[in-house]
Amino acid sequence: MSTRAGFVALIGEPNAGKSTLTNRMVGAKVSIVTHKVQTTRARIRGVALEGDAQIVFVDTPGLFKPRRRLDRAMVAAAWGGAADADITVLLIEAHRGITQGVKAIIERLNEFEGKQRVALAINKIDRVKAEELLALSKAMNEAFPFEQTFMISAEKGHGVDGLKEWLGQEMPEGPWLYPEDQIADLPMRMIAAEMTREKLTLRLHQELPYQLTVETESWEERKDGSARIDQMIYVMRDGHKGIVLGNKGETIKAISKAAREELEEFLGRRVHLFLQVKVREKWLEEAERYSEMGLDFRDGD
Ligand SMILES: Nc1nc2c(ncn2[C@@H]2O[C@H](COP(=O)(O)OP(=O)(O)OP(=O)(O)O)[C@@H](O)[C@H]2O)c(=O)[nH]1
Repeated sequence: MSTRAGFVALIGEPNAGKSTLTNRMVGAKVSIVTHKVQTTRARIRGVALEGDAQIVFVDTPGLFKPRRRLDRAMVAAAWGGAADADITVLLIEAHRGITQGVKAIIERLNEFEGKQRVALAINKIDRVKAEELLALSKAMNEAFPFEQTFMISAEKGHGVDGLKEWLGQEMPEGPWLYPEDQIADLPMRMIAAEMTREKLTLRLHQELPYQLTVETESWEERKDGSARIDQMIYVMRDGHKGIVLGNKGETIKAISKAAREELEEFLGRRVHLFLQVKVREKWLEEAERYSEMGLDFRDGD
C-alpha cells in the first residue's frame, strides 16, 4: 500500500478554533501537544489519519501585528512554519468576517506569491446565516486565490470530514512520520521525556540538543498521590555532560525544576523528578533508543 504523509499548518487569529478543529480531526486520539518540531518553529497540535494518509497539524503561533523587533522575529518564525508545510489552512470566524487580523494574514499570504498551497476554512458557520456566509466566502476569495474553501463548524462537526478528506488526498506520497500505535496514545513516559528534552533545548545552544536524548527510566506512583520519575539524559561526549550539568550542577537543576513544574501542571499533582546524565557515544546507533522514542530502527537507515 502506498502511504502519504505531510504537514498542515493551521493559521488564524487567536480563538479561531484551531484547537477545536484539530481535536475533531484527530478524533479520540490524543494529540501530541508537547512535541516540538525539531526546528522549534512549530508545535505539533495533533496527528490525524485519513485512509492511507497521515496528516500532522502544526501550529504557527503568534500571528499578530508585531510592533517590537522581538515580536517581529517570532512572527517571522511562525510564518517559516507555514512555508515549510505542505498545505496551509487559514481558519477564520464566520461571524467576525474579515477583521484587521485576517487582513494582515492575507497580506502576508500574498507575499508567498503562489509558492504555498493555501486553503480557507470558514469556521463557526453555526453562528451565521447562509447569505452572510456566501458573501464572506466571495469576499475572501477575491482577496486571495484560495485553492479550496470549506465551510465548517469545528465544534458541531459540520464540514470537517470534507476538509479532512481533501487534506488526506493532497498529502505527498511517503512513509508515515509517526508509527500508528504511537499516535493513538503517546505513553506518559514519553511525554514526560519530551518535556525534559524541550527544557534542554531551550537552555542549551547550537547542536547539542540534537545530540542528546532523554528517556524515562522509571515511574513510581506514591501513596501520597505524587509521582517519582527518574530520567536518563544520554549525551555523546564527556564535554557535553559537563555542559548539561553546568557549573556546580546549576544547569541541570534549572532544567529539572522547569520540567518538574510543567509535569506537575500537566498531571495535576506533585512530581519528584530525578535527572541523570550518561555518556553514550553511540546512542544514535542503538535500536533501543529508537523504540523509546517511538521510532522504527532499521539497519541501513
Ligand atoms: N459557535 C462555535 N464556536 C466554536 C466553533 N469552533 C470553536 N468554537 C469556540 O471558539 C473558542 C476558541 O476555540 P479554540 O479551538 O480554543 O481556538 P484556537 O484558535 O485554538 O485558539 P488559540 O489556541 O488561542 O489560538 C472556543 O470557545 C470554542 O468552543 C464552532 O464551530 N462554532
